Order: sequence, then C-alpha cells, then structure tokens
Amino acid sequence: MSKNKTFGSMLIIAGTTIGAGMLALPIASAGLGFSTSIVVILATWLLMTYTALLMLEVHQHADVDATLNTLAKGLLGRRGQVIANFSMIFLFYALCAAYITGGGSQLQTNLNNWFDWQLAPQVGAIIFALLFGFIITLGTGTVDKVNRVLFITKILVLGAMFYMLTPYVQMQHLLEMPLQQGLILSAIPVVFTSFGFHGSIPSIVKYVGKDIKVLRKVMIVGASLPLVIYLFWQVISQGMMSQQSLLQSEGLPGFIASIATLLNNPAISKAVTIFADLALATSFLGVSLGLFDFFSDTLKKSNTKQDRLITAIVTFTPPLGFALFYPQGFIMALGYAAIALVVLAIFLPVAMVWQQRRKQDSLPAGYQVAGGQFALVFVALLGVLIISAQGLQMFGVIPAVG
Ligand SMILES: N[C@@H](Cc1ccccc1)C(=O)O
Repeated sequence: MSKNKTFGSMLIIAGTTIGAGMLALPIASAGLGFSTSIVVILATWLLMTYTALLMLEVHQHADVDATLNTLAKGLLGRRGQVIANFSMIFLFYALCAAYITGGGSQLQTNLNNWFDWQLAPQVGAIIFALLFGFIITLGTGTVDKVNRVLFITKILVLGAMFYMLTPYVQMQHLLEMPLQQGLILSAIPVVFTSFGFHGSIPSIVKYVGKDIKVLRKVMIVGASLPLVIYLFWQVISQGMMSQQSLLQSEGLPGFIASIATLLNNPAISKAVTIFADLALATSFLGVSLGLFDFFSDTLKKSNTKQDRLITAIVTFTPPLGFALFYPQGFIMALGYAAIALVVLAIFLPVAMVWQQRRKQDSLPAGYQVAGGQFALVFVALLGVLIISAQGLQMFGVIPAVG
C-alpha cells in the first residue's frame, strides 16, 4: 500500500468532515459553556470513530468496491438495503444541494468581482457543479490531488485565523457554565453532524484496498484531525465572547461581523470567508465522491468513461436541480440531516456488525472492534438520544440552535 494514498485518504476523510458543520459549532454550542461543549465534542468524536471502525469490520469480508447498498443487502436483507439507500440518497443529495448553492453563490460573487461580470447566482451553481462533477468523474486519484491542495491551504488559512484571534481569548469566558440544561440537548445534533463522514468510507476502502491496518489508521487520523481543529476553534470562539453575545449573533455572518468589530480588523472577515469556502469545497469533494461510488455500485456501472459519465449525471443533476429550482426543499431536508446520519453512521454499522458477528463461525477470523455487545447497544442508545434531541427541537420542546 503506498504511503501516499494513506496520507491522501486521511485528508479526504478530514476534509469531508470539516465542512459547514464546523462553522455552525460556535453558535450551536454557545449556551453550553466551554467545558460542557468540550465533553460533548470528545464524546461525539469517540462515537464517530468507533462506528467508522465498525464499518471497516464489515468491509473486511466484502468485495473491495462494495458500498452501503451491497453491504446492507448482504447482511440485513432487502429491508435493510432499502433503509440504507434511502438515508444515503436523502442525506447526500441534501448535502450536495446545500454545497452547490453555497459554493455556487460564492463562486458567482468572486467571478463578478474579479472580471467585472454580471453572472446570475444560478450560473455560479452550474459552473460549480460542472467543475466538481468533472473532478469526481476523473476518479479518486484526481480527487485526492485536488483535495490535498485545498485541504493544506485550508489549514494554513485556519492557522492564520487562529493566530489573529488567540490574543482576544479571555479566560473568564471559558469558565462559564451551561445557561440552561435544554441547550445541551439542542447542541447535540449539530455537533454530531459536524463529525459526519461515514458515507464516504466505501470510497476510501475502494481507493486504499482492503488493508485493514492501513484503513484503521486512515479512519482514526481522519477523525482526529477535525477533533483537534474543533477544540482550538471552541477555545477561540467561546473565549472571545460571552455566551450571551454568541447566542445573540445572527447566524454565521453575525458572528463574523462581531469578531471583525472586536478586532477592529476587516482582514479577519476575509480569512474566515476564505476558510469557509475551502471547508465547503473539501467537504463537497468527499461527499460527492461517496455518492458517486454509491451510485456506481448500486446501478452496477463499470469504470468505462461512458459509465462514469452516466453515474456523474445521476450524482450531480438532482442536487443541482434542487439548488436551482427548489432551494427551500433541501433546506427542509437538512433539518433531518442528523436523523439520516444517525441511521447511516450508527444504526446501520451497529446492525451490520451485529449480524456479521452472529454468523462469525462461517467467516474467516479477522478484525473485530473492541467493546463487544455492550458497546454496540450503548452506541445504538446514543443514536436514539440524538434522534430524540432533534425531534424535541422540531416540536419546539427545547430551543433550536445552529
Ligand atoms: N461533517 C460535514 C457534514 C457531513 C455529514 C455527513 C456526511 C458527510 C458530511 C460538515 O460538518 O459539514
């Protein structure tokens, strides 16, 4: 296994994970206070790393190019397959539509500024989708190369941002306690989604090959890089402002405006905006790669140019259509993102590993994630907790955040 692919795969996982979710974290977790938010973040990281390893346990006995569709069909039967496909398509189309809308409008603004053009936002969305569609169609190797450049730039910009912001961190803000217990529950779905990357695991298995030792490393490092970055991000965002002022920020633009005023330096808004664009781009690469491979497997497409083109059309046209003609639709869908992700990243891995361990005797011995049945049941209960937190928010029982 080439070292190169291992490194690139870690960056694809980390790049997929660090996306729009990170930007929502400061406001979503404002009411928790620093220490509580750190506990929630650490717990979510452990949970998501554990279930990513469960996926590897499942992948080791399947074909190298198997995706959720085949895995679920083999281990959970027809019903499991339908649930897997529905949650995968629902979540990934919604994410792609969100990324195409956001990325398209950023691209359009930049092109208009640079070249003095007068493009409509829709044109931005079309160019953005075509550009990324082209990269994905060229294959995972190309995605890896483009992602490296974008990811490393993203980390450099982040470093510059942290450098500018650290002097404004005040210890007293970091000692604040939760404002209200309900807010902990409200924050959970956002934190959970910000650690999501699981729909792209099959693409990485296919790219790296079935070398479980290497793949374990890729998952652990790929999930830990976001952890480190989120921890720093929490120190900075929660340390700069009181919980009250963070909570009162009007979404991300409000938050960026408040820090720009605090620093009295507009360069910081520029840095945050460039970071946000890069986060969106790397996350879109990982998500659309996962969706592309999923369709390629589900529709039994081969690797010929013509087949890849068909797969790309199935992958990119619907989210582009949503972004162009029905933006409210995917915004509504994203409200359910955490629920679909619980199915994808918790319930399915747990159920598949459970089934696979039951028929272990007929399988060659292999990798088994620690924790036994206890861990499987515990994690499934956490999944129920996350769905409940989302449900309570939707019904207005606890405050909605993020
Ligand atoms: N973690 C990504 C969103 C995501 C969820 C699930 C799968 C892939 C990506 C973000 O924070 O933007």
